[in-house]
Amino acid sequence: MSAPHTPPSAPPTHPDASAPPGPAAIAVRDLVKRYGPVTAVDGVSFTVPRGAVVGLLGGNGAGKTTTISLILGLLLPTSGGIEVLGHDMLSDRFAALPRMNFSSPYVDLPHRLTVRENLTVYAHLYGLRDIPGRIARLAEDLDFAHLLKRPTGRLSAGQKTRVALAKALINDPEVLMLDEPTASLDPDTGDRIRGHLEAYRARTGAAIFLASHNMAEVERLCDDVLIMRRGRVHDRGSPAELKTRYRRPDLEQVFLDIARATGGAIDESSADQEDAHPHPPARPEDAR
Ligand SMILES: Nc1ncnc2c1ncn2[C@@H]1O[C@H](COP(=O)(O)OP(=O)(O)OP(=O)(O)O)[C@@H](O)[C@H]1O
Repeated sequence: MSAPHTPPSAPPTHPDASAPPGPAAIAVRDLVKRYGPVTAVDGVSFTVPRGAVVGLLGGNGAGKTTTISLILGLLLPTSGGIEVLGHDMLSDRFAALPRMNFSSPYVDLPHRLTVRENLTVYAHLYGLRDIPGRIARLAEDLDFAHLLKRPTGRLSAGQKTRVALAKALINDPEVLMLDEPTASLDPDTGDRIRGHLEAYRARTGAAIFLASHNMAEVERLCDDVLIMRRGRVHDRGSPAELKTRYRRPDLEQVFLDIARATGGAIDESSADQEDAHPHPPARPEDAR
């Protein structure tokens, strides 16, 4: 296995001087996940300061979902360390889990339960009080009060996404992990959900770790962005820093520069590709 790969122009970590004292929301060190010959995550290290919104970008198969699943403890790493709010997720995850939550299009809520039943089950799992009030507020905020009595399996993709987000917010998590939070939402609903996430962060000071293919969303929400390629962190910086570094007007162009500089191979994990790891471009003119 080759060493973790961070270009010289990108800071290896981004501790935020304005972050509240105490352990980072998420601290990942030399994380590796192999599936047989496929190295899905290949020596990734980063921190998410408390209160920060950090985006995770990368092409299909770059390792984003695997990284999120490892942090959540849904997958065991091949090697490396993960701490959430100072708790080791391999030995002490039950100390962290009540303070975190997630939504992912790959994890369905039970289909036969109604939306209200599903949210009630999760609220009980977290030992919450005033469950009806909590569900009513989330349903109002995320605009699904009219769906509370419906079986969850009969919702549209966009409706399921909003309910999954409500499940992710039910315990007011300090660390919120979101995999494609607005992927199936229409532009109006997506915009309102992004506004809701901004308001949630402002109200609670939660850290949000967000994987997305929506560059405008990442630019709007994120203080800092990690760009993954073939299981590694290829570059990192605030949206403004990345745009300056690549001399591009928006993140979409930055992403395309990286993809095209690497022969369109920003995607895919590092299996059988050790000979195809050109040094990433520090500047856009190197990329063309
Ligand atoms: N269970 C598995 N068994 C074998 N390989 C897997 C498994 N899950 C993921 N992979 C591989 O690991 C790599 C990373 O996959 P991952 O789902 O993390 O990518 P991603 O960045 O989330 O992609 P996408 O944007 O398409 O969702 C891919 O090459 C994928 O094929």
